This record gives sequence, C-alpha cells and structure tokens, in this order.
Amino acid sequence: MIATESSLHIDVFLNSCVEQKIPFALYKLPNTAQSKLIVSFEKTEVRKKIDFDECGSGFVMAPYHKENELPYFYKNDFEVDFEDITEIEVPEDLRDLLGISKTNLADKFSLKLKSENTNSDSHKRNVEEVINSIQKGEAKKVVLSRTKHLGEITENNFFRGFQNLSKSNPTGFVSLVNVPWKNQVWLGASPEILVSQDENGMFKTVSLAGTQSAFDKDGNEIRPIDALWSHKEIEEQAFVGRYIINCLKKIRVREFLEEGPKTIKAGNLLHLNTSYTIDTKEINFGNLSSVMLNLLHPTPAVCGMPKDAAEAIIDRIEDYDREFYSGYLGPVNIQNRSQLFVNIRTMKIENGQVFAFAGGGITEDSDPEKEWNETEIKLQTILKSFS
Ligand SMILES: C=C(O[C@H]1C=CC=C(C(=O)O)[C@@H]1O)C(=O)O
Repeated sequence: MIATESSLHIDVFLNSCVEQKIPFALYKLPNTAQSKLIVSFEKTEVRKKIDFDECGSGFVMAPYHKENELPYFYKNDFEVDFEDITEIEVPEDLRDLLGISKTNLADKFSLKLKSENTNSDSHKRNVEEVINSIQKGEAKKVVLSRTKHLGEITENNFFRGFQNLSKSNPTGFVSLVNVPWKNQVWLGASPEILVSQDENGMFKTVSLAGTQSAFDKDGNEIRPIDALWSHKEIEEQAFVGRYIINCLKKIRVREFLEEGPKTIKAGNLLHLNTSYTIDTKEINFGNLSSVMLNLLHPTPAVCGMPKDAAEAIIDRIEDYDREFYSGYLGPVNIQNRSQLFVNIRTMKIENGQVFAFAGGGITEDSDPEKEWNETEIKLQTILKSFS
C-alpha cells in the first residue's frame, strides 16, 4: 500500500490506541499469513454472555472465572485485513480520537529480563499438595498454573511482538489484545481451539493435552510422528476427550467425527490432540457452538476433572488471579465464522511490567520436578515475542 495522508504505520497506530485507551484486537488465525485488526469505538466496556446468534460480530476476550466476570466484547467498528503491509488507512474520526504522534516509536519489542532466578520451590510444593488431594480422591486431574514476572519492557513496539510470535508460531492463534479498562495488553499464541463454527455450519472442538519439547537433547527437531508419550500424558489427554464426549451426550449429540489422538507441533512444543467435528446443519442444531461454549469452558485442559472439584482445588492452592489466562478469546461472527481459542501461552503487559502464565495437568502420576520443567518450556513459547 502507498502511504497517503490518512495512512499510518500499523505499529504507530497500535501504540497510540494503547496510549489513548482504545480497545482493539489484532489476530492471526492458525496456518494463515493474514492478520486482522478489530477496533472498537466504544470507550466504556461492553460485557455479555456469548450467544453466537445474538451477540453480533466482533472479538471476545473472556476471563477464566466465568461465574464472577462476563466476557468482554469488542464490536468491530473498524476492521482491517492485512498480510505484508505496514501502513493502514485510518478513517478521519479515528485519527482524531487517537491524536497520533509519529515520532518516538521503538523499532523493537524488548524486555529487560528480571535478574533474579525464579524459585521453583513454591510451584513444586503446590504440585505436591495437588497430588495429595488427588490421592485422597478429591479429583482425578487438576491443571495447576503459575505466573512469572518476566521483567520490564524497555522498547515498546507491540506490533513487532505480534510479528515475532506469528513467525515462531505459524500453527497458533496469535493475538494482541488491548484491554484499556484494566490498563493491560495481552499477547499470546494459543495452540488450542475451544469452539469454532464455520460458514457451512461445521462445528469443531479439540482435546489438547500432554506436553514435550519439540527438540531432543541435542537440539534436533523431533518429528511429530516420532514422538513417544508416557501413560501419564496419554491419560491426561484422554480426560479432556472424555469430558467433551460427556458434554455432547448431555445435549444428545451422537453424530460426531473423532480424529486422533495425533501429535501436533505448537511453537517449541509437541502436544497430543484429538479433534471433534460436527455438521450442525445435518443434525439441525444451529446453536451448538453457544451451547457447547457454555458447557466446555473451562475444559480439563486448563481446569481438571471432575470440574467443580478441580476448580475448588485451583482456587485453594494457586496463589494468584488467572484473570484472562486460561479464559478464551477470538473472533465471533466475522465473515460468518466464529473461532474461539483457549487463552494459553500468553502474557500480560501492565504498567510496562510483563507477566507470563503457564500451567500443566497434574495426575496421581505427576512428578513435581517434571511439572516445573514443563511450565518453564511453556514459558519459552512466549519469550519468542521479544527481539
Ligand atoms: C494449561 C496449559 O496447557 C494446556 C494445554 C496443552 C497441554 C497441557 C499440559 O500438557 O498440561 C495443558 O493442559 C498452558 O500452556 O498453560
């Protein structure tokens, strides 16, 4: 695109939106090169229960705790699709709202890493406590997570962070979301579909769990087809699949296509993945996505089994608020498609400080040391944003 009077560098535009507290969501769908930017002109927060038939088109950002907090909804007042461009045409009214300054924008998204070593003791103690609860019969699987203060942003170019993550995660849902009401920006690359429904009424969800590095100890890439999985990981993933099938049983949906488990690559990691596809037209269940969204979230990939017991254990043992981590996010009713992803492999930037999040499924066979290492390699995914 040729730069004109009303065109702006996308990085200048995004940073100005953050400064001026204008809500936006920038995202790239898995296995595509195209990105989309959605900007809402609504300065006050819009929050609602997500029913795909009623909520209109826009972007959804939902927290983990569904009881306390409704999802945020970003109406698509302004939309741009782009692939290689760096300039976007900005309408006059939005330009005025932004008060753009073209100067002083960093060329990088860089981080001053926190110098002190992270102490693994408290997470390992928490893992042990969860294993004890499981041994006492309180639950079968619990996803225990932690947050890590990575450090302070030194050069602030959010678009560069998004581009870096898109490059290192071609198969992920990469997103950069400004949540001005909380003074937070969230950046992540999710490997996990929660619910999606396309223009032909095809519904999809997945069971994703089990984690290993995509590289062997010599740094060579492991082909997904060669990956070996332990009993613990196979069981951990099966819990999620069983839960999805139980949700379908509850609403009497019997016709679905189950594919997997297969090993998939997500950035620097490998996971076990099974997908479930349903033709909503064939079974005459147009609103399946809304019903399933409500039943599925939070799945045992981020919470546990049985759900209520796992939720209570998480609330008791985790010593921080997950906020949007392990919630869900994505476009709704955009080009007749809705695609919501689980908000994992993510970080928040708040007052220039960066906090990343990672969790792992604990079963009675878990080993605290290995669980700690798993959260560390998951955090590596998000560190790829910086350069
Ligand atoms: C909860 C996370 O990952 C989930 C998704 C895939 C594999 C997982 C696991 O192996 O434990 C988790 O269930 C996270 O990355 O923070």
